[in-house]
Amino acid sequence: MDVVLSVAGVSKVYASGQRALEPVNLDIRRGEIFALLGPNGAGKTTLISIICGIVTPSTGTVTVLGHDAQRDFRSARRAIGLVPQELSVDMFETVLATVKFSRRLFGRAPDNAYVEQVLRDLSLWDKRDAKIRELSGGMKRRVLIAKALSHEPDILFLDEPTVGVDVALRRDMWKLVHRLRAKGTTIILTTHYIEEAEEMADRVGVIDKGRIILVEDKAALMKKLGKRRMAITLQTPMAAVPSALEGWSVALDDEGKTLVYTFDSENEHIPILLAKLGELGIGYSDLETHKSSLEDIFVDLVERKDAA
Ligand SMILES: Nc1ncnc2c1ncn2[C@@H]1O[C@H](COP(=O)(O)OP(=O)(O)OP(=O)(O)O)[C@@H](O)[C@H]1O
Repeated sequence: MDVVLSVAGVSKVYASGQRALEPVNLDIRRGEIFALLGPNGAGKTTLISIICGIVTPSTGTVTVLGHDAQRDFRSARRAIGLVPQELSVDMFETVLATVKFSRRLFGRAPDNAYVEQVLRDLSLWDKRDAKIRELSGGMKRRVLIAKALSHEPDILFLDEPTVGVDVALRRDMWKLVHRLRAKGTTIILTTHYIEEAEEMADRVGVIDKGRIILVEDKAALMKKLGKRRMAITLQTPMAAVPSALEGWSVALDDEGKTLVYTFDSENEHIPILLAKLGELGIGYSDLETHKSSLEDIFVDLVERKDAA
């Protein structure tokens, strides 16, 4: 496994006494899209800020492409592009100058062709001579992304990338993320939108109250924890589940009008259950299956942890 970023034993207690992160261990693989998923205040921004050298950890170390993020700050930081949540640009500067300046800050030689490509990819090329303050909110967000990419980072952090973003920008952003990944860029995004992680990520880390409670390949996570449910609308409501269906994970819902069958991702038992209903003379008028989303899994995980 080619690790580009390693977080080892990183914790944070702010000066106010607020514990934002319990010791976190996390390795990020080259070229993956990793989603750090967690509710408000879970510690996502704190973790990213520590990785980017903006916040000092209370304990632990961060290694970026072999560089210690504190001792060798400049080299580590050069490998990272950060798209922050909040606007951090000079409003009176033009788009082109902002992006070129950002590239220079990281000690990169000028490369007009590269900068042009980045601006074109973000549909900003036509706006290159506009001052930032003249742009719409969505366009300003695009400038932040262009700025983060200006120095050709190996790792791109997107902190809550789609908060307050319209559908068009969201779509452009995801296209760009996939293109960057195809070129070998590693992408880490934080989000509390589960659909975002479900749509985009190769791997998902769930963080809650400063603790990483799970890190898993998305597909494996959905397979392992995903549940499916089939709602069978009965022709005649039932008062109780027939004893012949004992051992089946079924329950009545909707005042006995619906029989709900819950099963794991495999579904080979459905025909057997339906045949059984036929044998018992239980008629039905509709069948509907539902697959749990990452959201269901997430809520389940956090609730389970809270209950423990
Ligand atoms: N500079 C700070 N000083 C003191 N406490 C802070 C500071 N920054 C964050 N915190 C606290 O640390 C905890 C984690 O905050 P953090 O911003 O990392 O969470 P988050 O997961 O990014 O949340 P959100 O989704 O709301 O951005 C919160 O309780 C927050 O109030």
